[in-house]
Amino acid sequence: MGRNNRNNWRSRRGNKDGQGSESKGADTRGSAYVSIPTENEKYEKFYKESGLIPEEEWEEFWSTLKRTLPTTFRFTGSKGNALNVLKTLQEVYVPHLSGIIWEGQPVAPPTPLPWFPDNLAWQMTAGKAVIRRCAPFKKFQNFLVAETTVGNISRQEAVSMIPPLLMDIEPHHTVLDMCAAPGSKTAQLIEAIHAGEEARVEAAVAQGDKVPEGSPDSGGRPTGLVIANDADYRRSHMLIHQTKRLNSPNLIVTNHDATWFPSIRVKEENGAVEYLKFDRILADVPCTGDGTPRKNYGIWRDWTPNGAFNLHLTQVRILVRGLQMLKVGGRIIYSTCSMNPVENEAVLAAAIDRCGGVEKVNIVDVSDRLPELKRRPGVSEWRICDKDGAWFSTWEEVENDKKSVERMSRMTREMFPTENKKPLDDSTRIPLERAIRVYPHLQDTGGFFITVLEKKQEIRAIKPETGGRKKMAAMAKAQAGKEIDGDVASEAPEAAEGAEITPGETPAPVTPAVVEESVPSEAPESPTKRKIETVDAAPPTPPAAKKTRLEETAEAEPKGEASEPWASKKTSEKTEAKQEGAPQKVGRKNGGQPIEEPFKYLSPEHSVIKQIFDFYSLSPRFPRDCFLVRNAEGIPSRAIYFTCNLAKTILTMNEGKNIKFIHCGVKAFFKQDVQEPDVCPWRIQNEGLPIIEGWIGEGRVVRAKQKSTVKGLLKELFPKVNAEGYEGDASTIAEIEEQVRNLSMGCCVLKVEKGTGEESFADPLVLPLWKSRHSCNLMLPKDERK
Ligand SMILES: C[S@@+](CC[C@H](N)C(=O)[O-])C[C@H]1O[C@@H](n2cnc3c(N)ncnc32)[C@H](O)[C@@H]1O
Repeated sequence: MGRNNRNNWRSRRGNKDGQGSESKGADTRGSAYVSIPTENEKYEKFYKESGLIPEEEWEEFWSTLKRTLPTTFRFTGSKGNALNVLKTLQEVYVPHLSGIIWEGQPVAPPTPLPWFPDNLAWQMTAGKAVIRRCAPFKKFQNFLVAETTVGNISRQEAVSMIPPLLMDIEPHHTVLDMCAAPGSKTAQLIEAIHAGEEARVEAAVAQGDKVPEGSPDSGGRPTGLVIANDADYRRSHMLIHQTKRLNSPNLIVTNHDATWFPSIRVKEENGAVEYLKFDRILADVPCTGDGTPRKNYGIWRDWTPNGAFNLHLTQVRILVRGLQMLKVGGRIIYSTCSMNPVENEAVLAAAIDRCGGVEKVNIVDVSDRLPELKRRPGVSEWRICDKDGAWFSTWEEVENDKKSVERMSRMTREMFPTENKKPLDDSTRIPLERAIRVYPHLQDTGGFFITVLEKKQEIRAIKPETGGRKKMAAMAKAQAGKEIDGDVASEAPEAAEGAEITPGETPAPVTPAVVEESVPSEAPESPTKRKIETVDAAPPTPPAAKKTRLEETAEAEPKGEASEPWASKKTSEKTEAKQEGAPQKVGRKNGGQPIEEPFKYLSPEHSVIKQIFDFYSLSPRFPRDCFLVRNAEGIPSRAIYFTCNLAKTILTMNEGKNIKFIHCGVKAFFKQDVQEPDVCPWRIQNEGLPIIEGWIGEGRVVRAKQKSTVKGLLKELFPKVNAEGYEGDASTIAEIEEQVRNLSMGCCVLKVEKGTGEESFADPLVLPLWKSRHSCNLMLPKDERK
């Protein structure tokens, strides 16, 4: 999960002994694992004996795990341009790639994933050798690379696409992605926020400059926001990189441990603070990844049953913290790429129980959604296996076991099933069967687990945890004592119960004995100073405890060659160091981690904003107050970024509150060296162009119809426009030469109309152009030029 979305279209290792997939033609992927044997006795025994996979399906399940995953990719559904690229795939490439025989075997063309709406996601089973050496496939791969670079396509594992599809995100929603890096699902969340935007903006622009009466004018832009978070600093920068292609002003990236995700102020009136509650939350938590050996080969080498024990508690805490921050009526999606109930159903049951049961939070029945997706229901009954292969059905069995001391330091009571003892009509029963289990052999994917939870009522109190690893160790010690000295033993477990939050222990971040979810009237300044009773705000972060938890996570991560070091020990420690730190100071290093430049909004009256609005005749309907710069002085020296209004509220109200915002805003304007002092130096940045272009006055617009004009501008970097008697270049940009000649120097926008016929583009095109004294040129980065 999530390790698959590099812009890397090289296929994986393979030979030709792979089995067929659902698509027509032979599967030329082959077995993937050349250097790591696809064997792990414990893993095999665990899933064979777990009862999760019906006996008659075992062979298929097991052989599927040993085959390379198909390559899967998704079109950016919110972009009209991407839909045209999809059309090209369907109408040009698929016919071209059909019926190909390679070394005597038919090769399957790309096929749509049957369960993904509107044919927007596809899979390809052609192996590496075919893609490298078979010309039509090689050409297709180049097409995929180019379209991925410009944000029309994202490579993403099929099962990883499921959670966002079940979130029903609307453009006005506030959405939190708690464990977001490297960001494949975040990209889907952002796309959902921007769904339908192009049409809405077009309609708003057509209304003209007069600000419509009534509700606040958003100019058709979405009013919602995605906050994408990751605990690992390095990975959160991968997240920024991954989401940048979408150019969304409705995105904030933060860098926090999600179990302690800080509360975010959004309103402050008469001293009362209101904190942000989310409509939708994605908790795609760190997990053992034991559903991913088809791409994370290290699973074969490293998997042990202990991995799940190490992660369970972190997973519960992340989910509980998410539930706290959710609006009543809001939904949270819990997902893992593990098939182990300890990381899945046991986490759901524990979190729901801690929040007050199904009256407060329940699992939503989504059995009618994505009807083509083959799935299995969540389980209410499971056993737990320890590292020696011994199975336990209940906690009591662990307590009574000869080796219980060792076992109790790993397992906790809440890892065991509870709901299987309740009758089906018991109103307190948690319907775990509503969860979705995806097994690799069902549709040639990775293994995955997804659950949609809805918050029914405010959660007034969070139950204390029944067990943390440290606590279990204490109980185990006590148990050991019992064997030697009954008196000591009878006391010790009680002491452990009472030791819910003690220095050095790993406190449940949302685990004060009683936690009011109502918003405190006076929010404390810093998370480190907050009283724990005042939660919904971020609770304090005892350094020792925090380190332990993240280390647990790190230990449990697979360390195979294909795995990525999320929550690696070193980085997590650095992350903590910064989190614990004093208010941010520019240019310093804190714990080895660079400190982010602050986000400073420019006053709508700032001379630079005035200059920009005047020069481009920007519509009064375009917000003047949502431009920011990234320096402490708030001086527009190089780049000016645009954000949505809610992002502005959040960034300004939480400044200096120890919330680690590390990214927000789309680069809208960039300062250019100019030939004459009275030329406006602020050129429109390509990233910001789609947001601004509709609102630019005609005085800075150049209009064209012909493909040849764009080709000319791409071919010749600085075609002449003003040299008297110079004719050589006239033909290159003949269509626009006069318009450009009449423009004053500086940036303008080239709008190419769509049309029919050879000489036109099927879609309109908008590009930034710079008019110099004697020439003009397209201001496009290399990738986009291609
Ligand atoms: C399974 S990956 C997420 C994949 C991502 N949702 C995607 O689709 O690309 C889990 C992520 O959780 C992060 N993580 C681990 N422990 C965390 C914690 N306590 N809080 C927040 N993030 C955490 C890891 O750094 C990792 O990037």
